[in-house]
Amino acid sequence: MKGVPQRKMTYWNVKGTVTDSANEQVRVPNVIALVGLPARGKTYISHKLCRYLNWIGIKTKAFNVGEYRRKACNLEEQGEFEFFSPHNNKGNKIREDCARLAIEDMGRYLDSKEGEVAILDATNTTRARRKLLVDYCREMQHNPPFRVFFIESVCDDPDIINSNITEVKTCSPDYKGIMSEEAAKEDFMKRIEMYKMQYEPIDEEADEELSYIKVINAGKSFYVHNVNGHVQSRVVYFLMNIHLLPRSIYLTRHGESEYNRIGRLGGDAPLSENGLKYASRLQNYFEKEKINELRVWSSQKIRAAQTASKMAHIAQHVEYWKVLDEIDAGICEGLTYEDFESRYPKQFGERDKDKYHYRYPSGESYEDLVARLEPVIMELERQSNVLVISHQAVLRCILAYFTNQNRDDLPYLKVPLHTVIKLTPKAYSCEVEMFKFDIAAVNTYREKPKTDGSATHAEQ
Ligand SMILES: O=P(O)(O)OC[C@H]1O[C@@](CO)(OP(=O)(O)O)[C@@H](O)[C@@H]1O
Repeated sequence: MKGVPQRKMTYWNVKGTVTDSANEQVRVPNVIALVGLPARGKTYISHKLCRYLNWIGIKTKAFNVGEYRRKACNLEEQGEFEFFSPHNNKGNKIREDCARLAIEDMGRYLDSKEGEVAILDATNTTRARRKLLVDYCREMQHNPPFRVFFIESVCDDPDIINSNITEVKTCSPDYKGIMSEEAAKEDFMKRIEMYKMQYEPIDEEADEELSYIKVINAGKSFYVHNVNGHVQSRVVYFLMNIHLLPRSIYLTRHGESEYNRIGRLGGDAPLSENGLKYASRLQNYFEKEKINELRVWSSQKIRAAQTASKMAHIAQHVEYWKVLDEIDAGICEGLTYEDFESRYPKQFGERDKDKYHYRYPSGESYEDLVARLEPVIMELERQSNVLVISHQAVLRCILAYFTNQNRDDLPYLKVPLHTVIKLTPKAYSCEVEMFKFDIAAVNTYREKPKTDGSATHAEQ
C-alpha cells in the first residue's frame, strides 16, 4: 500500500496496556463518564475518584461540563431552569457545544499523554450524548483508542437528593449571589424536572456493549457490567467502598521517642518521658471528645503501641497493623541525618533531589509506602470514626490522600509530634484541624533543600 500512511498495529493484552508494532508497551487511556440527573452526586464521585487515582499514581484530570457552560453564559443569560428544557433550542445548542468542547479537551489531554485517565463530569443523560462520546473515543486518530467506562448514579432517595441540593447546589456558582437559597433550591428542583423529560438511563439490553457501573442510592446497591482492564476494576472496587456518612479521621504520630530525642531515623525505640506524657494526654483528649464507636489503629512499632495502649479502654477496638509501620530506611535505619549525609553523600543528595521516588538501599521509598498504604485508605473509606497512631512518613501519605497533595509536596507535609490532626470529609474537600498539645517535643522536620542543596532544620 505504497503512499498510504499506515496506522501502527496495536495488539491488546489483559493488563491494561497494548503493544504496538515497535513492541513498546503503551498504557491504554481511559475515559470515565458520569451519567445521571442533577443532584445525584456526580461531581462528588468525580472529585473523589480523581483524587484517589492520582494518589495511587494514575495521572487523572476531571473535565466538568458545567464549568464550560458557565464560561459560555451566565445564569442571567440562561434565564434560569427553562434553559435546560429539551425544547429550548438555544439552551440545547450551548449545552451540546460545551459538551463537545470538554470532550475535545479531554481527547487532547489523553492524546498528548499528559495523563492516563480523563473524567467527564456531566449529566450524559441521553443515549445520543453517550454515543457521541463513545464514537469520539473509538476514532482512529487516537492511538491507542480510549476505553470508556460509565458511572451512572441513580438515586430516588429524597433525603440524599435534598441534602445534596442544600449542601452543594444552593452555593454553586450558578446561584451564589444571584438568588436566595430558597429560590435556588426551587429553581434547581425545576431544573431536575427538565432533565427527567429527556433522561434515558443506561439499559441492560440496549447498552449491552457498554462498560458501566450503576451506583444505586449512594452505594446501597450496584450493577456492574463489562468491566474492561485494570483502571476500570480499580474504579469499581473504590466506588464499592466509599460512603457518605459524616465522620472524622484522626491522625497522630506516637509520642516523642528516645530515638527522636537524639535525631535517629527509624528503629524501634520506646517513648521518652515527654512521649509518655503525650500518650496520657491523648487519652484525656479522646475521653473528653466522646467520639462515637471510635476505632484505633496503631503501627506495631513500640513507640506507637505504647501510645495506643492508653486508648484501650476508650476505643471500641485497638488494632495493631504492621502496614502502618514507619518507612523502612534500609541501611540508614538508626542513623541521624548528619550520619546519613557523611556516610552516604551520594545517596543523601539523591533523596534531596527526588524524595518521593528515592528508595533507601534495602528499604522503601515514599512511592512504595503509598502502594503499601492503599489497603489502609480503602479501609478508612469504609469506616466511621478512626484514630490512626503512626509515623511521620506514613501519616504524610495518608494526609496527602485526604487533602489532595501532589507527589512533590507529599514528603514535606508537616506532621509534627504531639499534635492531633482531625480530618472531616466534606462534599468536595476535606476540613483539616490541627490540635497541638502543650508538651515539649523535638522537631524531626527536615526542610526541602534550597536549589543550592542546603537544608535547614526548622523550629517546630
Ligand atoms: O522522610 P523523612 O522526612 O526523613 O521522615 C521520616 C522519618 O521520620 C521519623 C523521625 O525522624 O519518623 P517517626 O519518629 O514518626 O517514626 C523517622 O523514623 C523516619 O525515618
